[in-house]
Amino acid sequence: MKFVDEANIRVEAGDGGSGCVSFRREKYVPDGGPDGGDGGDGGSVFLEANENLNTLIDYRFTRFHMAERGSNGRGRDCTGHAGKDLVLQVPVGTRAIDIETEESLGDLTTHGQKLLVAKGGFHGLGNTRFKSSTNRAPRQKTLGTPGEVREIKLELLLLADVGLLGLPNAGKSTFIRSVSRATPKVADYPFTTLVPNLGVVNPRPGQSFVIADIPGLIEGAADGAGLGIRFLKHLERCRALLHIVDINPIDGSDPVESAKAIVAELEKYSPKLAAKPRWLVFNKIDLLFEDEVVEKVQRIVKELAWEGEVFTMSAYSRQGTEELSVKLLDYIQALPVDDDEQDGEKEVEFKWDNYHQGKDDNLNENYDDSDDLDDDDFDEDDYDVEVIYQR
Ligand SMILES: Nc1nc2c(ncn2[C@@H]2O[C@H](COP(=O)(O)OP(=O)(O)OP(=O)(O)O)[C@@H](O)[C@H]2O)c(=O)[nH]1
Ligand SMILES: [Mg+2]
Repeated sequence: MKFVDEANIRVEAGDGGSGCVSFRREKYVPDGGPDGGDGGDGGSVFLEANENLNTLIDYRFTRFHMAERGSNGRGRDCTGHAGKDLVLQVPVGTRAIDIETEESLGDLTTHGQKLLVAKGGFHGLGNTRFKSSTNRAPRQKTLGTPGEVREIKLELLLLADVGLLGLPNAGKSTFIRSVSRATPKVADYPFTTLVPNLGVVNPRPGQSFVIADIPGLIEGAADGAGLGIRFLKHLERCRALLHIVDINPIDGSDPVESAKAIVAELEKYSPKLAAKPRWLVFNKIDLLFEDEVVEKVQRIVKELAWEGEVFTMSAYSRQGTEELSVKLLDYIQALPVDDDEQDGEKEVEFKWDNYHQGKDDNLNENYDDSDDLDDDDFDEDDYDVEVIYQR
């Protein structure tokens, strides 16, 4: 299945049905009271996270999604049907962003979670609602309000605990192959990996974490070089990053310079991502003698002025990979549950949220009498309800 992690769609909620102006007419009841029903509410559009999906490709092909309109009210006090809601299935990890306002509507991070993205219109009121002691034959009604329309951007952010970062050919895919059952392609040319891969690492029975391998990053990626930095967004939800460095690059380039370049790109993309816990992992130690490794690692760490964790491994011969994955598991399990995902999230306001409030005070201001019934024979004095006025 093709991996697509971005799609722009348009969602349209249904309009509310309008109220109806009607009067009761029956044999022997020629001049009955008002009996126009209310309209039905318009259907809303929701997104629902579904763990069986892993791409947004369907939304590339179908861009418009509309919920049903509420039907109009009818005579004999019949209320119109509410429009059906539309529920769009999206992969877990999807984020919805309003394109116009650039505000985030929300993240769908657990299976079955639902998110309202366009609220249906509120129903109009029928003329029965306007009857009063002074107006026994109201010809007023209100129209349903329009459903919300939004252009939204869907963004799929993979949910992984650990993200891999590094130059092309550093051995990221080889590493994920050696510690999990994922089988991404490995080859000795840059940009072998074109889309992110996830692998489940199981260092101890019943205890696991998810690791994400993304395409390699090169200098200038923030300006579009190579595959750019668009895949970095998949690391946003990771709790730790592994910066994989090829200790013995075949092209003779200096690992210090390339490591610096990666960190610079990371900072350009997002200071928040750059501030995540990051471990330096030197790969391909099988190509050097042990004392050469120690010496080189010391030099690089010193030149980078790196003070964090340092590991060495050979993803190819699986030397040190087991140890690294156990350490990662312990580290992740010890981390307190991260709640900064919720930070800064505002309640998103939907258009008709407060529609009911204050409505009754000004019912009559809202009416529309453009299509009142044409009932010439209606005479208010003949109205068949006895009204007793208090003195
Ligand atoms: N000798 C040796 N070779 C390795 C090791 N790890 C990876 N390689 C080789 O390095 C090359 C690149 O490996 P990949 O795993 O495809 O590298 P990558 O970082 O995923 O590269 P991109 O997907 O292009 O970003 C392959 O030819 C691997 O066989 C290692 O530990 N030792
Ligand atoms: Mg790769």
